[in-house]
Amino acid sequence: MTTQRVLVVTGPTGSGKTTVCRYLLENYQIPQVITHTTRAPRDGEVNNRDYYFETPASFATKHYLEHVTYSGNQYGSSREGLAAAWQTSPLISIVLDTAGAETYVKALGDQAVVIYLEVTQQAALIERLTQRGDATERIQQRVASDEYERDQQLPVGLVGHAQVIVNDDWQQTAVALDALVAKYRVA
Ligand SMILES: Nc1ncnc2c1ncn2[C@@H]1O[C@H](COP(=O)(O)OP(=O)(O)OP(=O)(O)O)[C@@H](O)[C@H]1O
Ligand SMILES: Nc1nc2c(ncn2[C@@H]2O[C@H](COP(=O)(O)O)[C@@H](O)[C@H]2O)c(=O)[nH]1
Repeated sequence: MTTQRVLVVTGPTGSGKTTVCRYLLENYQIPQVITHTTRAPRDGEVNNRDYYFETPASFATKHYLEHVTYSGNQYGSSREGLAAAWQTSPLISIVLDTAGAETYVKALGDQAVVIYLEVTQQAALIERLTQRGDATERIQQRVASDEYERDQQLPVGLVGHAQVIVNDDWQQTAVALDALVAKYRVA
C-alpha cells in the first residue's frame, strides 16, 4: 500500500511557506490541507480556499489535531482535513508554525516530512510582508510577538526531522523542491 505523507512547510512569517505550497500544487498537483483561523482575511484571500475563516465561537466547535495562538489569532488543523486531502492524493502539503510542525512529527512520525524555510536577511522578510500588502501595524504586531521570534530558528525538536531550504533565491528553492518531490512522490 502507498504510504500517505504530508509535506509540513514551516518557518518564519514571510519566508515563503504559502508560495512553496502553491508551487507544489501548480507543478505537481500536490493538494494543500486547508486550516482554520480566526484571523481576518487579507486582500485576495478566499474562504474555503486559503483558510476556513472562523469566528472564535465557530473555531471552538472543530476537532483539531493541533491548534495554536499566533500573534493574537487562533489557528488549527483538523484530522478530518488531513483525511480528506489524503483521499485525493497520497502526498499532500500543509503550512504550519513551528509549534504545529513539532506536533505533527510527534503525532505522525515519518509520515510528516518537514520543510523548514529560512531567509538569510531578516530585513528581507519584513520587505516581503510589505510587498504582500500587509498593513504596517499588522507587521509591527507580528514582529513583536513571541511566535515571530521563536520561528526564526529551527526548534530543537525538529533538528534531524526537517529539511532546511534557504529561500533567498526562488530558482534555487524550486530546484530543492523538485528534488524533494522526486524522493517522495509516487509515480
Ligand atoms: N524567494 C523569494 N524571493 C522574493 N520574494 C518571495 C520569495 N518567496 C516568496 N516571496 C514573496 O514573499 C511574500 C511572502 O511569501 P508567503 O506569503 O509565501 O510567506 P509565508 O511564509 O506563507 O508567510 P506567513 O507565514 O506570513 O503567511 C509573498 O509576497 C511572496 O510572493
Ligand atoms: N500550528 C498551526 N499553524 C498554522 C495553521 N495555519 C496556519 N498556521 C501558521 O500560522 C502563522 C500565521 O499565518 P498567517 O496566514 O496569518 O500568516 C504562519 O506561521 C502559518 O504557518 C495551523 O492550522 N496550525
